[in-house]
Amino acid sequence: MLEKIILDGNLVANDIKEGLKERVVQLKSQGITPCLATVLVGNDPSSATYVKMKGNACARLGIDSRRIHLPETTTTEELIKTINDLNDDETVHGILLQHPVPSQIDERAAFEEISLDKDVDGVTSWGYGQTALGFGVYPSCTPAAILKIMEYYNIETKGKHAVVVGRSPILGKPVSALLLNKNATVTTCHSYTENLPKLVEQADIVIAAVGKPSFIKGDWLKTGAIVLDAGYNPGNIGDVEYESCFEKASAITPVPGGVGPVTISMLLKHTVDSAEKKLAQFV
Ligand SMILES: Nc1nc2c(c(=O)[nH]1)N[C@@H](CN(C=O)c1ccc(C(=O)N[C@@H](CCC(=O)O)C(=O)O)cc1)CN2
Repeated sequence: MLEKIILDGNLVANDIKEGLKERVVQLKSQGITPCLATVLVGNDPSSATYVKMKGNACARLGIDSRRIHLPETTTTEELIKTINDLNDDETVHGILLQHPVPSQIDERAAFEEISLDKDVDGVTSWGYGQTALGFGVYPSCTPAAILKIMEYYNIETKGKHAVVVGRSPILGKPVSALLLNKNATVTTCHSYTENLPKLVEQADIVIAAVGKPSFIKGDWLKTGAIVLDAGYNPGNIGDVEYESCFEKASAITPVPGGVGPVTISMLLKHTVDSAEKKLAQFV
């Protein structure tokens, strides 16, 4: 029988957080407490949960978090003003604007206002461009999490065919770029892609980033494929049909307990990285 590995995101997330503890202590001993500002706009319950999870994760590591909750009726201008205030605040090292925002807001315009040095969530076009070119800035956290899981489990990317299903600005596009930089051959699929199952069937590595529950089926997969599910649909349902994909895959992330927890750990890591860069400016 084919050996199966369940790629345990909690294990990877804890490993990252363990590595951050001493760095936070060191920063604090030098007078800097890393601080993440989270901006939540409106009343989406899932977004509120994710922001709360991020704040709690910060607290457990001794990282400060400043939680800003703006009303559902917030305008683009008001949101941009909030972001600019956080850009100017010397005590804030990272800014996270929770996606999605209410429809009257130009989300892209708001993301673009985040200073590059505080873009720990990798949402600006500068951050994306630098990630794509392989420079050392903060990639978006879910793409970074996917790469981190592969690194933790020694999954080879060089020369492998990775099929990314989805092309969103903070997930499908940057994860495609990161995999390309790791010498994978990358096919990025989207809603106009023809014969998606046939493309997925060619993949050594499948990245599910489509935002549709249980969308990718086991009978699309090549036997032994590695599957990373970045879906976070209501009810904690991933983008892959877990049971049928588990049967065909050699390694797979579950939902919950896969990519999600690592996403949050990468956000903490980027915030600590940013605080350390800030400290380095003074010494
Ligand atoms: N600005 C951003 N917005 C959004 C991002 C992002 O990276 N930046 N990602 C997603 C949602 N997300 C973080 O914001 C996120 C979703 C799910 C999880 C997670 O750990 N889920 C758990 C289960 C959660 C539960 O028990 O309720 C899991 O998979 O085990 C983390 C982060 C959209 N917006």
